[in-house]
Amino acid sequence: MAQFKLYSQGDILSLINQRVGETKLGERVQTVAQLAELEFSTAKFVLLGIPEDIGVRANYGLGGAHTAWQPALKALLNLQQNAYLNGADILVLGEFEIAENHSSDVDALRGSVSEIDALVFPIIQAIVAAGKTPMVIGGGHNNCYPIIKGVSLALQTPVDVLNIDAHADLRNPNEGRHSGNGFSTAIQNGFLDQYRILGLQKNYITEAQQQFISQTKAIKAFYFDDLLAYQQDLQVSAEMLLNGTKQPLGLEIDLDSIGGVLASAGTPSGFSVNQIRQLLLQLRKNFAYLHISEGVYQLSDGRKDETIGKTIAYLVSDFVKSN
Ligand SMILES: N=CN[C@@H](CCC(=O)O)C(=O)O
Repeated sequence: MAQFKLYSQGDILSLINQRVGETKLGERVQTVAQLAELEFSTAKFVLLGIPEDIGVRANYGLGGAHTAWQPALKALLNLQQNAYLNGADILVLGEFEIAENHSSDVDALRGSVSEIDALVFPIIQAIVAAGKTPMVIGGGHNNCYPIIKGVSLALQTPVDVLNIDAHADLRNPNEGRHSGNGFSTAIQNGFLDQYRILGLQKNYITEAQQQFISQTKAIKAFYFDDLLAYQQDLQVSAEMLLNGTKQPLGLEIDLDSIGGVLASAGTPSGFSVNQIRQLLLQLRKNFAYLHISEGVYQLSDGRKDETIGKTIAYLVSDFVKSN
């Protein structure tokens, strides 16, 4: 159904607009010809894409999450190589080649998501076992599950996660895999321990999820509505929310938490890109991985976000600079 495509230097150079007298990040990033070479690379970070929207459509959402990876990669590779950001710190591994499933049958789509889970976790496990920090660009938020699983298996311990998200993604894990139950599935299978949600929106939390959160000691949420109501400082709120967490700690950014960014469940009211950039630059938690999900260049209804690539590239570059 799908395979992983390792990128060559040639694949990467074809995405760079080179200029005489300057060096783009993509001219310095590393690649490997096989996964086994990962452990010998000097790069700390390993970048990969999961261009799929099957998980979102399996959760009754609008398609298009498969369109963010290429513009994000291109924008990142065309940043300047300089004293602030060194391409050699990043190894661009490649992308999953996932055939589109055009079915509108939710059960069939959920079956495909389970197949994607099975493909993703071993690659993440190999990256982490090689001592590297995965940076994953999705794709639907369903992929948090195989990422958490891969990190957890590599490190042989459950993972803690900070999820910046308007939604809890704690829907019933027994109804079939989709973008709304990645964290509940990870908890159910023992791969996720402490779960923290920053920017959860009261308009989107179901009664059942709200009760589950209040009854579960390992889950805590900081509501976006409370940041607005009490004019709370975002960094202070994030630090408070992270009380009780430990390493390994993963970082998830669902782009539907940011106002005006195109996503299946995009919102006009959420964090700003600069608030999240500031948080990334301030937090310095030595995160075990980064996963940026749900961004869209073109939605299935035709809407486009011409700046999605830059939005994601800035977040990735901030993560590299501060992690
Ligand atoms: N990853 C997003 N999950 C949300 C989607 C909400 C929506 O499509 O409106 C959720 O299941 O709640």
